[in-house]
Amino acid sequence: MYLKLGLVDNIIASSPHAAEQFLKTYDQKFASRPPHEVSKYIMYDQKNLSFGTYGPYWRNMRKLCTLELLSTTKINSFQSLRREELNLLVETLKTKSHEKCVVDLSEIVTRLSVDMSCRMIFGKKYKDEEFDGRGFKCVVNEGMQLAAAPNIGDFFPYIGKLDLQGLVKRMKEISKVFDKFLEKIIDEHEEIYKKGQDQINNDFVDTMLNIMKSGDTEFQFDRGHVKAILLDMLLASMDTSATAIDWILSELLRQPNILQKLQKELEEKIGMTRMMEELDLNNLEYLDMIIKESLRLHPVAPLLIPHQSIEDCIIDGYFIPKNSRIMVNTYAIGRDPKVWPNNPDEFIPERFVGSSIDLRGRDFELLSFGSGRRSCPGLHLGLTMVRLVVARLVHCFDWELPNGMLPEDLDMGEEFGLVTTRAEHLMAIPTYRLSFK
Ligand code: HEM
Repeated sequence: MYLKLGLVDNIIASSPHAAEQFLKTYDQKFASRPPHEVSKYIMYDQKNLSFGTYGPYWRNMRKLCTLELLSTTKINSFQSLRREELNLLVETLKTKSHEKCVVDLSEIVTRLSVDMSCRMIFGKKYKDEEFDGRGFKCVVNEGMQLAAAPNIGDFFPYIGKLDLQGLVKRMKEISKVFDKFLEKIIDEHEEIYKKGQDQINNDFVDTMLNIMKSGDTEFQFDRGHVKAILLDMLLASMDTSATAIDWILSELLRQPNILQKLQKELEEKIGMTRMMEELDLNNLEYLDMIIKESLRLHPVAPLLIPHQSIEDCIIDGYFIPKNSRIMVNTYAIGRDPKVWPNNPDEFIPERFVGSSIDLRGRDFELLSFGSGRRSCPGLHLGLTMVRLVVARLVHCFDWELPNGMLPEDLDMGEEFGLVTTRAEHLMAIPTYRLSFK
């Protein structure tokens, strides 16, 4: 589909074939990101990875992040902190279970994701008030809404300065909040350095500061770059994983038979006398099918992040001018009956039995993490967090909806944004089910 919005040509790819053309066959021609006011103001003039324009700076930064921050070794080195955070959560939920309390699962999962992400990126957890009076989630939501809001300035650059929608004013305000927080964190890390090497955590801030101080990079890498990447990592990690988990749990609560089948898999592979751990994830095939199925129906970033064409080109006989904005509609692809003939709107994890389709971006009918050069470099971390949290919550607890609500009555409304979340929070009552105390 083609749409001219203001001065910008917009192309929306809504079939696996079209997605493959843009993300694989002609990947390099569509590997840039459009200019974006949000990333100009909030992301230090597009110095971050997610919105960085294609070129040597983005390539170097992507290599650096992939090798230094998001490698399997680095992600595995944070295994114990994920375990600690999950153990704390299970203890809290056990108390709620004894009291038969209704818990706000959406809120709990977001908090867990914020805590895990902060510990990994910044080395410690931060209370909401240490960030800003409004709290993490609220400020991040504001950032995400601004990122998704159609901004006249992006389509008519010459009237952008007038800020007719007041978006730039909001962006400037929020950028000050993020900047103050990041400055504080970097200062705290610099203080720790002065105390000696043995105090260093090896969190993402340490890694980035080491690289900055070494002067080994072939490109300019100063405090502004460090802040842009730290913020990118925080935003990319906390909201995506929490949203994916929220949708998976919602689908499981809507289909108790599938929840029970997953619990049976966990009982058979792990038993009821110990907690499941990250190592167990390798053996949980039904869990993997549930995750694929939920990401098919509820892609976290339904239009990916917009791509931009670097030069004029012709795709399938259609002329696509330089600087066109490309959106890949993974939401439409995921529900297309031509692509998914067996009841595409229904949650049926069994559709993946015997199927080789996976989430790594090789299968254009399931593009939850994108594909090609701009695909998600945090896939391993994201999937680890999602699988771990879902498996733990379902292994340790039975879940029922509050006030006698029937599963089919659970509201599944969406709130559209760059990341598309549940419109209503997911509320449920946990009952602890392991023999392990
Ligand atoms: C379930 C969790 C996650 C999902 C579903 C997800 C999904 C995505 C998607 C769809 C894109 C856009 C791909 C494109 O535009 O073609 C993306 C990009 C990105 N993701 Fe993720 N992501 C997740 C977790 C993470 C985590 C944990 C991190 C890092 C801490 C991360 C870092 C990034 C970055 C930096 C980009 C931009 C890459 C670039 O433009 O070169 N993501 N992700």
